[in-house]
Amino acid sequence: MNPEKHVIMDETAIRRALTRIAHEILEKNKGVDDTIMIGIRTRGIYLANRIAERIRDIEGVPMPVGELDITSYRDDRVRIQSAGSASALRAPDIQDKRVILCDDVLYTGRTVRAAMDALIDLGRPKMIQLAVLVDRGHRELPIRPDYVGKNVPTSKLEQIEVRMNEVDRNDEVVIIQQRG
Ligand SMILES: O=P(O)(O)OC[C@H]1O[C@H](OP(=O)(O)OP(=O)(O)O)[C@H](O)[C@@H]1O
Ligand SMILES: O=c1cc[nH]c(=O)[nH]1
Repeated sequence: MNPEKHVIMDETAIRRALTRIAHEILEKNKGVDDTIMIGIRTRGIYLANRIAERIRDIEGVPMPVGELDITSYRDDRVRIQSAGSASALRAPDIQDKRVILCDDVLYTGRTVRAAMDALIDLGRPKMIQLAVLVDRGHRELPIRPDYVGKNVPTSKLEQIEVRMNEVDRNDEVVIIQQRG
């Protein structure tokens, strides 16, 4: 049977959610001094870039962005790189910085756990906060986001797909339900 798909966020909803998150980051941290956004590959990088761009527009200050590839830190795949491998992070120094990790979907929390491991191997951030576009629940680790675009209660049989212009044909979030 073909899966059933529903759009739960369109381009406008995504744009508004990212603008709100940018304001929330500024309000919670009273600005963005010593702050760096780090996107988790793949779509987390584009989200980090978009939020950083809004922060620059609102505050008129620089907002550095880095990229994290956590492939070698996952606990469900064979570790193929040594810890602290330079290829894991492309970013300015994170030592004593406030790091805002960005990802598209938060589910079990294992990706974020791996991202925190990768970061801490490379320095000691002053603080790590987490921004996600969609929190779909079903956490397997004690991880919670500081900034959420949309909370989407899901069944484990459903799948959330985030599509972004930078790599997909359009901007949207869809929920996919396998028909019985
Ligand atoms: O909380 P978790 O259970 O770890 O799930 C969330 C992760 O799953 C997806 O990544 P995926 O591994 O599918 O790779 P992708 O980003 O390349 O799609 C998504 O982009 C998140 O990073
Ligand atoms: O539904 C899910 C679960 C994990 N990662 C996703 O991108 N979607």
